[in-house]
Amino acid sequence: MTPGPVSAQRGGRPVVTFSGARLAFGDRVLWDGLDLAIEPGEFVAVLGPNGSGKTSFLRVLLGQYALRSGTVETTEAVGYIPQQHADDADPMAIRGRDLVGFGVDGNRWGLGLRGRARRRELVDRALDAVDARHYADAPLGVLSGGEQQRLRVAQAVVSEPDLLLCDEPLASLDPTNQHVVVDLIDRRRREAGTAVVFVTHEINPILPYVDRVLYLVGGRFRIGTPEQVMTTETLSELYGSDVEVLRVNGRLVVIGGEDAHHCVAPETPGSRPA
Ligand SMILES: Nc1ncnc2c1ncn2[C@@H]1O[C@H](COP(=O)(O)OP(=O)(O)OP(=O)(O)O)[C@@H](O)[C@H]1O
Repeated sequence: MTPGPVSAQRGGRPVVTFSGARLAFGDRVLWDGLDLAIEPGEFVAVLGPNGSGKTSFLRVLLGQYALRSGTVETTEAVGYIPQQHADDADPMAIRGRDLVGFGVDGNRWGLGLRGRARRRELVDRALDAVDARHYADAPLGVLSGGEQQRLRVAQAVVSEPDLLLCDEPLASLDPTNQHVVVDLIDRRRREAGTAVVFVTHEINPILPYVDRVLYLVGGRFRIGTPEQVMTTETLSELYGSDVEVLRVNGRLVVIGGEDAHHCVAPETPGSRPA
């Protein structure tokens, strides 16, 4: 289903380059010695148990957290899909169209007539890309989780980013809406070569799209293709305990490890494996 990274064809420079990067809060080291270049069009999944540093990784890319040592360089054109319900705005006071507009110009409303027309054109195009024009004038608060998440994708891509940062954008969506949202993100990647960094607890909904996994556990990490990282041997080594990775009907099931509860058994949505 995935066309894979387009970096080779585009010959583009990396949109993210970490060199010898270390992130720590006080004595707590989240990762150290991180060398990672993310190419245009690459889809990188960031996985790991609660508190392993996934959101902090995005915050470094957003320029909100400084590295303790090493360097990170990123493209300036960054789009961001936050966790659901992370918006500051009152959901009954803003419309979907307003949310998408914030992606064009933040909260600047003092645009001239020309600016307003251009803004509307960009917003309408982004709304069409996620098929949300028909509910864009309703208050955000009356929309379903899936509808809201489509608007957040539109907000993130309206500024034409080279890099799209996604913080658990599928959380609390049903499988159908998960598929719709991942597909919208992947379409942006395929059509515009936008690199995607996707933080998630559950790899299965995005597995067909993922080029590389960054797996964080307790101050350590592994980077590689899903086939390299999501193995019994690699995860057992990373967790420092017995972890078993099974492939069943194209889905990955991780048994053991601190995050075993994040994995949904195949064919039994909603169940909680041991
Ligand atoms: N600004 C900060 N100051 C101090 N500690 C922080 C700060 N931001 C994050 N941390 C700590 O760093 C660790 C990693 O947090 P982070 O939110 O990145 O984890 P996560 O992998 O996204 O977790 P979850 O899966 O629960 O969302 C946590 O222990 C958190 O308390």
